[in-house]
Amino acid sequence: MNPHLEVYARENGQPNNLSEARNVVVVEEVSLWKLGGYANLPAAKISEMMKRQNFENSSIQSLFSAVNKVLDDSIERKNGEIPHCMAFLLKKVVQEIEERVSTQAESFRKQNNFCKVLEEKYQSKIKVLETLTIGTSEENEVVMNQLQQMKIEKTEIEEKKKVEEQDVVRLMKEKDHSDRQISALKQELEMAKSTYEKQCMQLETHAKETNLELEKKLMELEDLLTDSRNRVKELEVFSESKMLRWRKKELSYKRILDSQFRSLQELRMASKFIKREVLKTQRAYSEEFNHMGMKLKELMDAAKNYHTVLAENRKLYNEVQDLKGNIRVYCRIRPFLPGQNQNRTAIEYIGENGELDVVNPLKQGKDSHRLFKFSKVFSPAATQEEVFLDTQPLIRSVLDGYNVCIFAYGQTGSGKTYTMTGPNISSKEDWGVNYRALNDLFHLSQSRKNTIAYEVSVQMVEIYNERVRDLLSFDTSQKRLGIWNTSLPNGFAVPDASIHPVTSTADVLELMNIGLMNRAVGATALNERSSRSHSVLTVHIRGVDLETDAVLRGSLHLVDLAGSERVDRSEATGDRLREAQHINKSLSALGDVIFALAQKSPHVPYRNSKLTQVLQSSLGGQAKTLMFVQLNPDVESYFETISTLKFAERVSGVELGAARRNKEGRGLRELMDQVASLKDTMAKKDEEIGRLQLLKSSVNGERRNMSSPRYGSSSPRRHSVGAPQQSQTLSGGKSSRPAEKTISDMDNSSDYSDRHSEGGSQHSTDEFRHKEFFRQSRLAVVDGGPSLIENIESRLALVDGSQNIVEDIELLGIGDGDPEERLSDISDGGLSMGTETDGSMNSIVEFTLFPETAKPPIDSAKKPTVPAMPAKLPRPPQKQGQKGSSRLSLIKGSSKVSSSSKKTNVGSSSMSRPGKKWQ
Ligand SMILES: Nc1ncnc2c1ncn2[C@@H]1O[C@H](COP(=O)(O)OP(=O)(O)OP(=O)(O)O)[C@@H](O)[C@H]1O
Repeated sequence: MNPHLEVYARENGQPNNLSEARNVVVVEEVSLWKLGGYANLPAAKISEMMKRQNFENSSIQSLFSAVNKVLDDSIERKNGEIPHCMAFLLKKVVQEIEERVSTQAESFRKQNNFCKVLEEKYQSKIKVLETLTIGTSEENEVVMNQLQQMKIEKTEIEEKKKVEEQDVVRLMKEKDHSDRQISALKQELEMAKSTYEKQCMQLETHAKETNLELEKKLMELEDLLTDSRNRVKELEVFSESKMLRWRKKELSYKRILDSQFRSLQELRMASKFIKREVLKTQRAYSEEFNHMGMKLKELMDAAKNYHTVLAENRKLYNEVQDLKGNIRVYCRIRPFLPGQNQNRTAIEYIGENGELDVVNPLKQGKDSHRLFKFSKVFSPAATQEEVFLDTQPLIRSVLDGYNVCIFAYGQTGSGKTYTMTGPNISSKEDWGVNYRALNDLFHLSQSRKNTIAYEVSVQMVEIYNERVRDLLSFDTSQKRLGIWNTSLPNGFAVPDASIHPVTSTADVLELMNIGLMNRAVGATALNERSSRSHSVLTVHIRGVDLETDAVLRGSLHLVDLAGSERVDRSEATGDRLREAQHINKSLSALGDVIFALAQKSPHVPYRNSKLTQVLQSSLGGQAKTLMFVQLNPDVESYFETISTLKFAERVSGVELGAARRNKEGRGLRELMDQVASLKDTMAKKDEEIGRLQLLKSSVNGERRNMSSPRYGSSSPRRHSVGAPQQSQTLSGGKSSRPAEKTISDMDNSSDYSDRHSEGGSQHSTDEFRHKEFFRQSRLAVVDGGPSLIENIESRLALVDGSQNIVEDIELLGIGDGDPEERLSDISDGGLSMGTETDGSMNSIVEFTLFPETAKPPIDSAKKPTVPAMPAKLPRPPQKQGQKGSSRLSLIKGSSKVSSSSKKTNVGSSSMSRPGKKWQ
């Protein structure tokens, strides 16, 4: 709002409307003029007044008076001088007045015209009205209404005019507002301008600085360029010198190539020369070849002596083995198992030469250590192959006719089965001694087949709770598998379903695995798969020397003993406890036997357990024995370790006699054949005697000569055993108590058997007695008088060394039972088709081996006239000098005497030789 208007409004209260206020201001300004106040108005004020068009709303009268006033004023005060701007204002006012006058004149004219038109209109209307007045009064009313209407329209026009005035005021306000905006914009423009100038200044400064920097950089680049140029020059010089060098080299290579080309030509010439030489040499070679052929012929002649040399070699090899000792003890320490504390070991030191230092965890200082010495100690790192390599020579000597026994001893869980069998047969590396030994023997026998024809038979038994149980047996000559049974002619009982052809080593190993799986195992606190039985794998070898026809026999016992255990540690109860008791009992019996052997005791208690019976031949005879002592390295097993090592020490102290080779000469074999046919004849005679005796007893109605039921037997084969009491009675005619006599005989026989197995110093005297006994027994055998005996004796005299022959005959079972075959006897006795023995010794075979424990026959009533007798004859009471008379008395006896005597020997030999089945 115009400030004047505002002031006016403030001082005089609110005006009715703006136009009124504006008029007031204009009047005020005009009145200022009248007062002469405008004479001194500044030009700005005047131009503002002109701009504002303040005259528009002033009345013409007031404008005139204002003009007059100004003029009067200027005339009075300034001598008629009017400032230029005032004059301009006055001019403007005059123009305004003129315009208004003309406008008013115009509007007057228009109004006049309008009025004239209206007048005419009204005149016409009046006329109409007059005419109408003449008409009805109603028409008058219409006219009156129209008049009224016109008045209203007039009022409306006036109101419109007012509104327009208000619009003028509003437009003026808007104009003010626009002016203010224009000035604000101008200010902004000014500010923008100054900012722009400042920025221009800044940019200029920056541009100057950048310029300076660029100049500096340019300088630096110029320096670099100069450096590079210098370097390029240097490189050019260097490359030129190199070029020169390469050229020189090229020349020298050319020279070398030339010289090599020359050498090549020389070589070509040389090769031609060599070719000629080769042809010459070829000619010389063919001549030499012919010469060699002649030499080869000579060699072939010499090769005939090869067998002799080979035999000598084997002899020497075995002599070396003998020198090493026939009983060897190898100690093997198993590694810690997963979960065991590796830091707590009782093994302090393992020496290279078999020393072993064991430390007691409960003691301190020197006392805590204990040293042992064995043939060899294998550390936990030793592989199955390393262990076998040290065992192999011993095993191989079986093929040369030696008896070998290898057994593993140690507390439960110490690795016996690992060493003997191995943890996993599918991997060759894991194979234990058993598999490797069999494999080796088969391969070796194959490689020697051009010189020696071998037959191999394998038997596997286990001793479980003092019972001997067949696991498996097979024979390469029969090429089949079966269960060993002496009641059959070839020794095998072969149920149809179990016939397996044995064609290769692999078959054999597979079958062996079946046998091992049959073994009794159980879980104990110390071993998840603890072997609860002693397993004995026996390999019998029979080899015929193709050159000399000599027969070699060897046997190998591989024994995996059940683990010794402290029942409190293994936490065994029930069946396990019973097993443990049997195991411990048999192992302590083994200890007793070994101790007796070590002490060279006259009595060796082999009979205290099945185990020692089985191993009798290997421990006390002429076998080579190797014991693996297995140790568990942890501290908790210290006491078991010490007792195991002490046991091993005792074993290593045992001296066996020199190992003896089982070899039959050609002559000897013939003898054996004769003996075999003799046995058959004797068996027939036995049957005849039995029949006669039956007849006799039925005729006389008395049952004289009936045997004591204690010595009977139910086995037909075993019936062929002779009756010593009868033969004694008949020959000597002395005994009225045959049964008692028999018992005492059996006791003697038993003593003899024990002494015989002592070996060492006792051996020679026993041997002599044995020989005498054998001779006398043999005399009793012969049915037809001395002729056959003499025949045999005369043949014996022909064979080199009667002592050896006697031994050989013993081995064949004519005299004392073949110790190596007793294992078969034990396992066979009372067993058929895999059934078990009860260990009660009532089988005839056991009776044969251990006569003092013989029991009555199972069904004596059925066989009343066949008295049982011990297989081993009692040692004759006669002295050496009495030999002739004894012999004479036997020969001179009646035919019955001869028959019964013959029976005796037949029984003895037949029972002690089940191993003859491969002959
Ligand atoms: N040299 C070894 N290397 C690795 N592991 C071994 C070795 N010796 C034994 N073992 C492991 O120790 C554990 C017991 O071994 P093993 O069954 O052969 O003992 P054992 O003396 O035959 O026991 P038991 O008398 O109770 O039958 C098995 O798990 C076996 O694999």
